[in-house]
Amino acid sequence: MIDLRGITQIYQGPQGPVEALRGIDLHITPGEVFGIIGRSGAGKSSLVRVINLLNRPTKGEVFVAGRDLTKLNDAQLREARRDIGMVFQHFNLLSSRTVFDNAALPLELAGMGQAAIRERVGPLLELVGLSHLADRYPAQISGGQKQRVGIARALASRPKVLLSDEATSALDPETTRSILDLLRQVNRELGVTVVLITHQMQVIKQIADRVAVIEAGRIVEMGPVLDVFTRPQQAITRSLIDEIVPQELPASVMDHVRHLSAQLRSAGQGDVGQLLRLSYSGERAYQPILSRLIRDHGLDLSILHGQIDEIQDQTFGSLAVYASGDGQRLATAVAQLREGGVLVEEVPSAQ
Ligand SMILES: Nc1ncnc2c1ncn2[C@@H]1O[C@H](COP(=O)(O)OP(=O)(O)OP(=O)(O)O)[C@@H](O)[C@H]1O
Repeated sequence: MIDLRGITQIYQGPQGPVEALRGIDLHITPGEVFGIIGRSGAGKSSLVRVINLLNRPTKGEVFVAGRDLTKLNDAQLREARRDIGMVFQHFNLLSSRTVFDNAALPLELAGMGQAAIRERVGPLLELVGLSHLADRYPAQISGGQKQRVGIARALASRPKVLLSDEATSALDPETTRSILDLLRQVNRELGVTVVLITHQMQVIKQIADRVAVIEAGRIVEMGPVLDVFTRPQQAITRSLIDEIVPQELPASVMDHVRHLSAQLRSAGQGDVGQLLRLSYSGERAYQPILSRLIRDHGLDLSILHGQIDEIQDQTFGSLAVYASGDGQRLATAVAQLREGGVLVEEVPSAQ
């Protein structure tokens, strides 16, 4: 649906050129919800604005629904942009127009007649849950409701793609959840491909199928959300995920580990101890992995830290355990866990 090839974006800033995007290649398939995440200044807004050519890239090609937008003249581009709706962080509603008239604006601009507009906008307001507020003005509705108007307006021209530029950043967590649910519904019921940029992993976790992590104008990591959450490769990704799955164990846990290994040494029986972080997802989340370690390998286990969560309909969990026992049996147990698809990290603990 969207193909970005070799995109470079250079701005002429007051202190010289700023390279905001440095060779982005990205392929987004029809019907997916694709998240783009990064810290402030990473290039997210620049990237999303390239997709509808609000920003013309310095270099590269932008294919949307099979057409290279960079090759179109102004009239063709206006036409092609009807395939691409956009919602904004600050809603961008016209204060002098009602909810209905704001949603209808793109259709009026395209020259559609009043009767056809009513036929199109009525169901859209129904979809976003605002039929009862059609005659209100933006000043008379809440932030979440304003964003619903923004979504209705973006859908008015029946786009194939919906771009969401930090659409929930100005909203509280509960309203954020309801707006993301609405975007998911739009994606599923209308088949619209959704591209959302955000700085919050919580947003990615709730609705994205795949995610790209952007840093200093480059995509540094990309994949299905569950994979990226359970096996983050880059430091930036780990730090973004940290708000949901803490990447470092709390100091109190590490103190406890030192205490356990001191106990083991003073027992003097030749047993070894190892702090393990286990990450698992899907069906594996329900397997009795700990009782197997105890039963099959005769290990002692102390559970130190853990959480279980859900990404869309998939469960994933992470557990920190201190395993102790015979060194050879511990090594076999770790190998067996890995063979079973559990991600095992052997965490060094200062003695
Ligand atoms: N019009 C412009 N002129 C010059 N530099 C710009 C312009 N727009 C953006 N930049 C610079 O390009 C880089 C990327 O900016 P961009 O707005 O795309 O990042 P972002 O990830 O969306 O950040 P934020 O989350 O803070 O909005 C930044 O260094 C920014 O200062």
